[in-house]
Amino acid sequence: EEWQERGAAVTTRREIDADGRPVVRSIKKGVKDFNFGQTLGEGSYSTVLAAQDKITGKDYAIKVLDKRHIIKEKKVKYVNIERDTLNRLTDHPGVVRLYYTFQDERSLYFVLDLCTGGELLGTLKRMSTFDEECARFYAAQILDTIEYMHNRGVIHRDLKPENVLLDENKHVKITDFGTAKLLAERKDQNGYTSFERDSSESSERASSFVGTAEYVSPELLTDKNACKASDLWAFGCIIYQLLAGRPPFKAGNEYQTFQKIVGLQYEFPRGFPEAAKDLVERLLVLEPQRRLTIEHIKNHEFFDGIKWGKSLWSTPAPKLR
Ligand SMILES: Nc1ncnc2c1ncn2[C@@H]1O[C@H](COP(=O)(O)OP(=O)(O)OP(=O)(O)O)[C@@H](O)[C@H]1O
Ligand SMILES: O=C(O)C[C@H](Cc1nc2cc(Cl)cc(Cl)c2[nH]1)c1ccc(Cl)cc1
Repeated sequence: EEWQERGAAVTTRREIDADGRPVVRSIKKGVKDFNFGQTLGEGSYSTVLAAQDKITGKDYAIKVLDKRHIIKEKKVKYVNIERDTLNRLTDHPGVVRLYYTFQDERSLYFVLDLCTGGELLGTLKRMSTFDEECARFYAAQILDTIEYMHNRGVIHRDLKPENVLLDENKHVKITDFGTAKLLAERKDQNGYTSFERDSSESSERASSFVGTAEYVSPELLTDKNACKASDLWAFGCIIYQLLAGRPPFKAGNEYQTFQKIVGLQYEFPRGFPEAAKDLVERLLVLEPQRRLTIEHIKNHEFFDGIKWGKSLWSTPAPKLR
């Protein structure tokens, strides 16, 4: 059977019944369909457990949230944004896939891809810095995934190495979409889907959300509005960090970090590769509209040798020395 028409809560499956007739069955999974295993990690409002589907034997990561805690901490909006965003991003290898959501009297459950390779941040810390080949490979997979998100009308708004998980092949799986901005979906008269113009053009009301200090873009600090180019600012910070071993803007406290960002106060360590330096300088630009676009980034000298598209996801990850 193939999975189709991924509804918000219910997944349907096509089967052939006893008399050989095709039938569509809807499936609502529940806690009882899984064997739960070890705890993979804890968030502020969540616990992530390894789990196995009792029938198919497939392994998943299940993110469990306590309802009372979610309501008390006023996070209901974020949980539903995470679900709606993941339901819009279902066919790209670089996004953690959401298979099911369900709830019981106490908890909410996200059934997700199991990423056994941990966080990119952890790998980077162990290696202190990546060599150029590794940095290029991981930056390329992250950029390919950002392009997919933006084409589906999603702005992540909190991209950082902690939110880049790795699967069993050490390939990128971007996660943590609870703070994403979902651009309104529109269908034209021929049924084609498009998304509202990027929020940097629309006079969207200021959002209260601000990402993680070291990666937040200047426009988010000055006029409170994130746009697609805000993800490319964070992308510039990530490339810098992969090669330098630390983010470009880091100070004693958040306020001082924000000062460095709006003042564009950062410098490159000695030996920072030239092509990467040129690319980072064209991404860490205060004016969002003047940052390189994804098309130009893909053609930048730093990515010479990268074959974009499907082959990017079938080539083995370079050895993390
Ligand atoms: N799909 C997954 N596979 C494997 N590990 C995961 C997966 N999703 C999350 N984790 C790990 O579980 C931990 C908790 O993740 P979760 O997304 O619930 O919270 P968080 O976003 O890390 O924390 P916070 O909510 O405070 O931002 C993290 O350390 C993360 O690396
Ligand atoms: O089944 C669905 O997909 C829809 C529900 C919607 C939903 N029901 C909720 C109940 C509570 Cl108490 C809190 C939140 Cl955030 C809630 N969100 C749901 C269930 C689980 C998850 Cl992880 C997200 C949304």
